[in-house]
Amino acid sequence: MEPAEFFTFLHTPHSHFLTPLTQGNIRVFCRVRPLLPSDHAENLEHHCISSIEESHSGRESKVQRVFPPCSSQEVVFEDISLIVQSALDGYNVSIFAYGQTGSGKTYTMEGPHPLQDDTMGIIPRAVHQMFNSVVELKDKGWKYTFTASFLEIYNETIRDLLVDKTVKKEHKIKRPTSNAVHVTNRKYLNVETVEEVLSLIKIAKQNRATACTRMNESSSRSHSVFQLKIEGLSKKGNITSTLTLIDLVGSERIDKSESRDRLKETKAINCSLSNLGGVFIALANKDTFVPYRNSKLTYLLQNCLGGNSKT
Ligand SMILES: Nc1ncnc2c1ncn2[C@@H]1O[C@H](COP(=O)(O)OP(=O)(O)OP(=O)(O)O)[C@@H](O)[C@H]1O
Repeated sequence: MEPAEFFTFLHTPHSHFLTPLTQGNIRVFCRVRPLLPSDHAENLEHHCISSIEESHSGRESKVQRVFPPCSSQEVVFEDISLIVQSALDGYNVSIFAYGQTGSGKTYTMEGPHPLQDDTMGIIPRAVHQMFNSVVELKDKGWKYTFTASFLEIYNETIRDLLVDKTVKKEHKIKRPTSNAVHVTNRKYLNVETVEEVLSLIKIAKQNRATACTRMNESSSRSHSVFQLKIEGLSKKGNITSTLTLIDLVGSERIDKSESRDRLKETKAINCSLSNLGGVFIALANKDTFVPYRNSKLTYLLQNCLGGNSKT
């Protein structure tokens, strides 16, 4: 048994749990978004990506590649397309977008709305690539089916983004067997075309919890988890895998002047991100115990990150 392959997209170089992640099956990329008018960057000379030697914290952050602000969505996707492809071979693949509020996670994962060919992000590109490959694999005797789901975890509560937000249903994570994670009342949809997936992204966007923050006018206040269950049948054998694309909630400093609800929200966000960091570190260190159950996100992804993943 080998651990699952997964990637972390990182937008800020000041991550505490980065360094150990650059070993093994975990790779980290850094994308720097362009400056926006709302950044009020009066003096552009003061904005640069500093190397380790110049970093005043002295903390080393190894990344596979840094994408500068001018990098297009296409260029960013090129580097991960091979990994996305390996999901069709039975590998569980997870891609995380991690970074400060407003650093461009949702832009990287989904792309600006309305979605367009040149600016669409990782989720639509990944699906596009998969559906194209399946046509070629059909000639080699493979038949694939894809089932999509889209969840969010807000304040440690799971919501189904494919169901109207006025519908209140309780979702619990269950593990009927060691290699199955089941979310009660989760909506699964068979998808066959890219257009179907695009419409799911649109529905999910409308249902996701957002708020206006200091750093982002429309800030996502939850983790969003898009999962594509892949089943391939052929005379040579069958494969089952999951492609998981996660747009993490933005990391933020606690501002004591915030309202009680917002403070509670920020604390839950920081706690959840720190638990995710704990899991990454345990996996990178190949610890015998990985604290998956410390948060809903890691419990939900247990089989995609380690455990019985076919990698
Ligand atoms: N590479 C980019 N090119 C152009 N605009 C970008 C880029 N990345 C992000 N932006 C813009 O920056 C703003 C913030 O981006 P986005 O909402 O994706 O950030 P986020 O990290 O998901 O924030 P949050 O954690 O608050 O949800 C948006 O207006 C988005 O369109």
